[in-house]
Amino acid sequence: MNDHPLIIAMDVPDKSEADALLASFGQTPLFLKVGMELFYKEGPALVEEWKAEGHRVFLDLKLHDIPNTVQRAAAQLARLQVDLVTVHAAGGSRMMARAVEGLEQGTPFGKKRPACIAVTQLTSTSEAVLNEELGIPLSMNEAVTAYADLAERSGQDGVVCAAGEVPLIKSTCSRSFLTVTPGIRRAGEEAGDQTRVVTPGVAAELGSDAIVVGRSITGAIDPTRAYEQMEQEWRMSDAK
Ligand SMILES: O=c1ccn([C@@H]2O[C@H](COP(=O)(O)O)[C@@H](O)[C@H]2O)c(=O)[nH]1
Repeated sequence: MNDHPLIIAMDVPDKSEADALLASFGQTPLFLKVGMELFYKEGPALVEEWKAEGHRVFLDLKLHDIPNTVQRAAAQLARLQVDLVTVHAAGGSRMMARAVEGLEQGTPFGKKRPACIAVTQLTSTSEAVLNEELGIPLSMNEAVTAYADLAERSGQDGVVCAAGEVPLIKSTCSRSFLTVTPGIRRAGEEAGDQTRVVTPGVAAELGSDAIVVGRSITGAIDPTRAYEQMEQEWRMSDAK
């Protein structure tokens, strides 16, 4: 993840839409995020196909269950040879540690295990929801930093957070601890269901290791142009 990728969230209903979108980007290997919508429809075959074509795959299933179940599920994901997977930090330290154990068990001999990153607080969650609905009586910065610290102590390779929280996490956790940031929008664009959003340029200035962009690209009239523009903004402001 040293190359600071822009990861495209392929939030489309099926393989035919995903393939059409991919075809518009040309032949370059990309970093593609497969989330629940596409995975529940197409299953492992699509992931294997994209890996065989040379794409990197972020399989974003946000595991959150008892430690034994998460460990066994993580082993299955590692068998797919994906690059990045997610768990919810709210599952606790034992669950997160067992996720990494499962990934190690499932990784084929001689291959690199998928990186495991923990969702701190969803970028759709506001501080009001954190306090009033989730019952966490902390500021968003405090909650996200506490989860990131727990995730690092539980053997995670990094976290999912909003870009605004990256400087705090980098000062609390080790510098190499990954920060992967969704909640990315172009200037003036609707945030939709996201509440903690920034532009690609601001995410770069704040030190994000990778940005995740979905609807700004997949919902654009010209997805290729949207991808290229956002990638350029992300690279140009790259202060790392
Ligand atoms: O906290 C989180 C964790 C994951 N996501 C995922 O990222 C993309 C963002 O999509 P946009 O269309 O760019 O809003 C989506 O697949 C989410 O599942 C997140 O947004 N926040």
